Amino acid sequence: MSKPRDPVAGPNAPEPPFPIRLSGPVIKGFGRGSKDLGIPTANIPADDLSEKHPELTTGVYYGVVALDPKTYHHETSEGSASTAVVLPAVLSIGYNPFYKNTVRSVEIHIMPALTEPSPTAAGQEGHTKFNRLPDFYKTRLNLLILGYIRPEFDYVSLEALVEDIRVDCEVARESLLREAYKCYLVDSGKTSGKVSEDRAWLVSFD
Ligand SMILES: Cc1cc2nc3c(=O)[nH]c(=O)nc-3n(C[C@H](O)[C@H](O)[C@H](O)COP(=O)(O)O)c2cc1C
Ligand SMILES: Nc1ncnc2c1ncn2[C@@H]1O[C@H](COP(=O)(O)OP(=O)(O)O)[C@@H](O)[C@H]1O
Ligand SMILES: [Mg+2]
Repeated sequence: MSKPRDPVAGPNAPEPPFPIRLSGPVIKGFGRGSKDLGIPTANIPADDLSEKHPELTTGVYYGVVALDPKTYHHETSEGSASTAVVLPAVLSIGYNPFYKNTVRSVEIHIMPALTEPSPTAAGQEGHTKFNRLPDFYKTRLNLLILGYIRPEFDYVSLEALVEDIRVDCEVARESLLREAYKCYLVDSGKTSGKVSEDRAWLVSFD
């Protein structure tokens, strides 16, 4: 048996180099996320990553994302939102050692709002059903990376990879529920200068 993983990752408030801003149009990947794993990941270009963010090592991270509302209409209980909605996310940056990719990719799995029940909580019956939205290829995506979870690994089976990503979703959720992270998701009106600046950048798509 491998040892259980920590339920949260990183310090109680983001520390440098976080938050890190990434942005790009959602592009096609290898089509494995949904088909093989049942975990859709929005891929954004990784070409200028080493030049712009040499500090970003390969690995799994958590953060918050927004999609351009001009092309992605997010349905809320009040109807279709005209401003960008900020959602929690977990992402992988690297070569996917399980698939032995030769180019680096940035792949983001968008999770439901933290106020909704988690589809990836432990002890659910049957197969884990990861969050699925209507497709949004070509839509611009802004991402604030807030913390690091773990390195990328190779796995003995597809099931083992899926189970670790399920735990990543839970770790990301618990990590983002802390006050100094939650403020990036929920604008309480009390947020300080730098957090408000980062939030304003996150939802701007001019
Ligand atoms: C949170 C998260 C963690 C991941 N961790 C790993 C990993 O440790 N090893 C690995 O080979 N792939 C990892 N992946 C990448 C998946 O293998 C990848 O999403 C899948 O190959 C889909 O690729 P595609 O978008 O090109 O279809 C991770 C993905 C996510 C979203
Ligand atoms: N929760 C989600 N997180 C990320 N992408 C999602 C989600 N739900 C649906 N998608 C859609 O699924 C696509 C990714 O699916 P995936 O199987 O990984 O294909 P690809 O290999 O082309 O990246 C995204 O580009 C997006 O349009
Ligand atoms: Mg993908």
